[in-house]
Amino acid sequence: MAPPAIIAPSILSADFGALGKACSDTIGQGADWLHVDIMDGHFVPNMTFGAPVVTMIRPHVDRPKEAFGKGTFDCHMMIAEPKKWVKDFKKAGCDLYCFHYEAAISSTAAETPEGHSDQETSPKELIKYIHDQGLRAGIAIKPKTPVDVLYEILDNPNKEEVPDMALVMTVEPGFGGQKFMPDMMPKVEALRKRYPELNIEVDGGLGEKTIDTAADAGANVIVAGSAVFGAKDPSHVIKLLREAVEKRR
Ligand SMILES: O=C(CO)[C@@H](O)[C@H](O)COP(=O)(O)O
Repeated sequence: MAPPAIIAPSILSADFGALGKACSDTIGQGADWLHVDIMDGHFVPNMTFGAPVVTMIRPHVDRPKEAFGKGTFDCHMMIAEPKKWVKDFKKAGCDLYCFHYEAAISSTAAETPEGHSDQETSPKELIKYIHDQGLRAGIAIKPKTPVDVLYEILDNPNKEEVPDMALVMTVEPGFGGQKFMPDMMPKVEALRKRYPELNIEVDGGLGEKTIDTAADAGANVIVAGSAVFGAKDPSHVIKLLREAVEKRR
């Protein structure tokens, strides 16, 4: 059976002037996780914030009592140097560190004949490094990246090098409020078929009109920014997203 529904509002659409309160309110309205979008202006054409802001908002939400429990800070690292920030985000209160496959392979490509610098690492090495810091690891793919790049990573018999979650982007990363890309659903379907128990996250354009498509494909971790933070009744939207996923389990 597919894993349970997890609803993770993206705080990118929250009021940044009152972020701590927005985080605690959203958890109170029924969210499981908070999806924390970290953008560096290099990997994506937009910037948000770094570890100091995560440190400030963490006390507004109780730490999860178990892995993937309520209050998980799901940090989506849209950054060019994913290894560099693992320790800072661990210290700030991140629970799940989700890096982009594309960022990890471009740092591997920069490998020199002298060997790896501290920032050069393959996806599997980075996953192990994240696990070694006591964090859960996620791996994300952009819309143009084929899903089969994940198979070798997910099929690895060494569990320390295997991610705890795969994120299939359903918009080009960088901005909230974009249109959901239904043509990403074959990636989700392929992952669900091959890995029935994997946490599969979808992110971008999710809401009342698109959730059925994502849930039918097999996604169980649902990120929604504008649909939740722009709603008159966020609790209702969170409930609706959860029910759509649960109905298909
Ligand atoms: O990572 C991103 C954008 O890069 C997302 O997390 C968005 O913030 C989701 O926003 P909506 O599409 O739900 O408004």
